[in-house]
Amino acid sequence: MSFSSALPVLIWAVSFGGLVLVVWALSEWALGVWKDDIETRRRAALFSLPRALRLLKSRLKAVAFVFQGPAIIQAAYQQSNGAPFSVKTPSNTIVLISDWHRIKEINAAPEGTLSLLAAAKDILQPKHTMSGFDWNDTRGSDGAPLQMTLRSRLVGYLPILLPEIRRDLAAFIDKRTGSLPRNKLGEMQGPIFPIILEAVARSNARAFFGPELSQNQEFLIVSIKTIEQTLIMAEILRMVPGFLSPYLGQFLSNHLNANKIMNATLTELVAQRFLDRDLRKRGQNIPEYNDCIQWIMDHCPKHKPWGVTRIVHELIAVWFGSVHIASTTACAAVFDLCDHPDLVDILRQEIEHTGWLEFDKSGGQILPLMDSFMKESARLNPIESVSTRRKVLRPFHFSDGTTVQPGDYICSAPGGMNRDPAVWCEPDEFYPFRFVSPQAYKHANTYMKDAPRASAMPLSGDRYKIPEAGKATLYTDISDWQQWGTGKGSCTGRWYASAALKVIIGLLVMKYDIALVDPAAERYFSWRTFKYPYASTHVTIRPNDKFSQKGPSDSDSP
Ligand code: HEM
Repeated sequence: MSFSSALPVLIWAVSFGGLVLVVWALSEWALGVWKDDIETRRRAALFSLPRALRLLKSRLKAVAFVFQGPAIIQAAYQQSNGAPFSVKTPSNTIVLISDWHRIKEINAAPEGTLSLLAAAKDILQPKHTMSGFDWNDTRGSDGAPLQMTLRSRLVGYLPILLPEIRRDLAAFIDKRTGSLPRNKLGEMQGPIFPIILEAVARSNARAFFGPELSQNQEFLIVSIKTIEQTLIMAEILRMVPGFLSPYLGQFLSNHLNANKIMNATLTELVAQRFLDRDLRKRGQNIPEYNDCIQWIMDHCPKHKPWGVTRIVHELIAVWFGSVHIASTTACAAVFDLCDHPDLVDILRQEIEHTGWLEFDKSGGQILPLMDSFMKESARLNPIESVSTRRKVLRPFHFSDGTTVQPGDYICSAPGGMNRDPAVWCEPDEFYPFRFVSPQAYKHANTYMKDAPRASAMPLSGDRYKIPEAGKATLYTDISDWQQWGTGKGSCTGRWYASAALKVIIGLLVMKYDIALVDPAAERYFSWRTFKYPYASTHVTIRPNDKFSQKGPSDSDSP
């Protein structure tokens, strides 16, 4: 069951929740009317009905947030004139800010006051959805092994990992597209999001758990299901009173059991790694592994080692966060390429000119045109309409006196910030090379001019200009946008994510011309703060003539 196919169940659950709220609000009013003497009842009827209706309206608005979160946030942002604003959700209030000064204040707050992990815990309900994982609201230095693994070891290993991932994904994409039905013209036609989702899952599985599991189709299917089922279970659990959660959680996880299977498979693997380590210490010739499991084990403090369960839980949590957001972000970028097919030719030229070998050597951090395009795509179309999400654990006061109460969330509003005309020139326009440095742009122009294909020389076109000087930044930069969150809580996987997305988009670009079957069709639906691509959006896929006639060359081969 995919998230979009589970939508009717969730809509039913939320509608049922809405109905409960209506009944509750009316009963509040009726009780107020009947509990006193006649005169008091008459007055109560007059005064409490509007109050009950107001309450009801505000509750219904909160329920509407589940289906229209991004639009509600955007509308409130537009009325806020840059000041903090709030939106109601069924369970709490989100206070949103959209200026860098307040973002710095959030970053400076202690974790015991504003907590990223507590917000994630609310959203994912890991105790019930992730085999009993009950992480602390404050991580402190205890999180260092994971931070070191993602920030340092994984990034350092990218030059070796990327060619391996690319070879695997090239074969995988061929196989998946090859099995799509053909239209009357003989072109392949089918949904693109599931292919991207599986590609991201394979890549992440290789990086996190090693080559064996990343090739294990059964494991991959169950691990993708884990994400969908976690979302569904967490949604349902958030709608019931806390005392019911353990029973309902137990019931749900018995029926939606992908997490249990993923957990069991990983537990076996990690336990084996511990045995291997012991054998290695005793002098046996067992090779070191190169994946996140191994690196976490290497970085665990001797005085407080992580056991098998902790490593498995932490990796499943990162799996959940990373596969989900990376695949939806990549899909949005592919939709943008469908809207701008001439851009595909430019990106091909860049990959051919640079060569995958150089790309690998740089750990996936080059291809400046592609980098800028991905950033512009995500700027205009952020998949998450909030960032820097923190749960308030103790009353928090901004320096201007704005106070946020425990239980509520503080977040930034990237959707509005990314289109602020005070910051961005022509903020609503798509300029794919907005973030390219003048040097890289000049260089690209030289080789584009030499390119044999006329269609590969449009950098001079208006669409491909740099609209404003001085805005050159990388996709992974956190200084000018909120894509990766803030400061000490910011995404530790962003260098890997940037490289892996370039590989996936690069392979699609080199191999195919992709077009939306119905460019006017709705592409996304929203759920709370998130936008999801419809899994059913169909594309037409034609092999890129040049690539297939010439065959892979040194520079463009996977
Ligand atoms: C396009 C893909 C991705 C996007 C847009 C993204 C975005 C984010 C955001 C917004 C946060 C929260 C930061 C904050 O609130 O300040 C975050 C946290 C995090 N991300 Fe990513 N992420 C992506 C991919 C990944 C990948 C592939 C990994 C792992 C390899 C990863 C690992 C993490 C971790 C571990 C955290 C928590 C950091 C902490 O607890 O300190 N992310 N990410």
